[in-house]
Amino acid sequence: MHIVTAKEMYEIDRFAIEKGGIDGRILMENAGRAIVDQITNLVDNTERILVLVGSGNNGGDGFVIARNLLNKGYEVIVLQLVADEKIKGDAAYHKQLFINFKGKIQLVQEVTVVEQYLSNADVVIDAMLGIGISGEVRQPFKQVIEVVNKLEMLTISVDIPSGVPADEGVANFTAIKADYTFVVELPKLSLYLEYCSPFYGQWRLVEIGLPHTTFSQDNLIETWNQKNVVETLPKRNRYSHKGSHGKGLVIGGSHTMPGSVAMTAKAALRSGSGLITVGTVQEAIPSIASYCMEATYISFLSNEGIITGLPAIDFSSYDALAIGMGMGRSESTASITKKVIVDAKIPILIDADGLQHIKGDLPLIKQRQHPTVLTPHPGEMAMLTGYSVKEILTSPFKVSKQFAREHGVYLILKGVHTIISDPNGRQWVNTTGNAGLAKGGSGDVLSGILLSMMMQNQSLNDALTNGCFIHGASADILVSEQRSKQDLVATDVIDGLTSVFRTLI
Ligand SMILES: NC(=O)C1=CN([C@@H]2O[C@H](COP(=O)(O)OP(=O)(O)OC[C@H]3O[C@@H](n4cnc5c(N)ncnc54)[C@H](OP(=O)(O)O)[C@@H]3O)[C@@H](O)[C@H]2O)[C@H](O)CC1
Ligand SMILES: [K+]
Repeated sequence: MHIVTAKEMYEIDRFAIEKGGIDGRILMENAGRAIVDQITNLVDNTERILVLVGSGNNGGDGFVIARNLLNKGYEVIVLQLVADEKIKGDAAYHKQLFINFKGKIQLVQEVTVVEQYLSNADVVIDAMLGIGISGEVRQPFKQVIEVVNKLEMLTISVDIPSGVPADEGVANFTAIKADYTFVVELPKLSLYLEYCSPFYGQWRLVEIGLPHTTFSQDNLIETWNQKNVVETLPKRNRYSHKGSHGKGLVIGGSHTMPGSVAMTAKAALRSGSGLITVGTVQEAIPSIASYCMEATYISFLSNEGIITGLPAIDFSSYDALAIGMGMGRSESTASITKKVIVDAKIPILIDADGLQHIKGDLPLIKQRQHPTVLTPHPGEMAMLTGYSVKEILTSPFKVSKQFAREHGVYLILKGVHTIISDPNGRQWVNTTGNAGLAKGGSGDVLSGILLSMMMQNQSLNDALTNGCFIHGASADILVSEQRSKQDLVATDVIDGLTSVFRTLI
């Protein structure tokens, strides 16, 4: 599903009205009614409802909601926080309908009075500001937002919690902390920003009759969900053999970090790879092999447990390779990483210490004729780009798209909402995963799943989005059935792959 910026949402809206011929007042009615259907599942009609409305169409939705709740027997009061003349167009039309239906509207701008009304209500519907907000929230909204948040009553936001920007790029704002948000038609970008999404509380989309088209050539961002995976994940052919599902190479590990490559290799095998070879230091091989008996091993030259030399490897005999996990950050591992990037004429995934090593040599990656996949977390992304972590988290879509285009890479920016960007600037947001994944080893497991997907005869975009989905889905299934976010560890996520593939295939 397409994720929209405010500008794109307005374009879709304008298209529906101007070209499609639908009246904006009908869209507003549809929005309000769809949200009332949701509210009636949450609130029973003995509860007193206060609807806070502002000057724009978000407030217009608020009038429709108030009228439809009134019709259903709820006790409803609308607090209008702006002067009468500010309410225009479709919103004014629906305000008049609410009045015609004997609805009660109080024009209030002093926060103390708003507080009195709030203390006599059970539920607040927030229809103050929608996607039309620009700049810092002005008064009286700022104070009203603070009071609503302080009271901690059931708060339901219309389209977007008032004050939350629709788009990325705004780090500091005052906004309603909603318990529920009913998002009009399409998800807004801020739903997938980790500093904005908590404000939405639980959220759901409501359909109002707009087409799901996009007019943007430059901002193609989509969610990737189970339906997409089921449609694109290759089915295993009965007549296939181990060579048909990819022969992958994993380079990394050290005496003190053998687990990383062990988990990458095991995850790759559990995700369908035909053959996996691990290239690592001699002393780590016995422990890795005892965990991952299905892999084969190449012993690399080492000193004090760190890889120091690359043996002669015919990279062309592999379908893809992953490098960097648990490798350490010595001069020798840096030069080996660069040599592999230049010599291996196959798709490469670079993670962890490998990312540190390429920082000064990004042109080498751009020169590659074969795909390169980078999998940084925000800290590594900051290291690669020179932006601060805060800047990256404030504009993760923009920063990743820019980087992927500039360096010709597939970029997976890991996080609560992992963003996958391709070299053309297309982007997807993964929809699975939970806080249980915020543990050491998660990234190594993801690298293994991605390596496997990269070899499974699907487009690289599908491979990477599917890999991220599967990784998060494993954690989700485990947390819902047998583990908790507390005790989930990376190797569980490998074991959980069984449940994911059993439900997907
Ligand atoms: N197709 C759709 O998506 C539909 C959406 N609907 C709803 O409409 C809103 C968007 O409506 P819009 O009128 O464009 O915007 P807002 O409701 O957010 O209000 C904008 C007005 O708010 C004032 N404003 C702007 N910035 C600030 C600020 N920082 N502080 C305070 N006030 C602010 C400003 O008015 P002024 O007169 O005070 O300047 C803006 O004009 C969308 O979110 C949906 O809920 C439709 O109902 C159905 C179709
Ligand atoms: K709102």
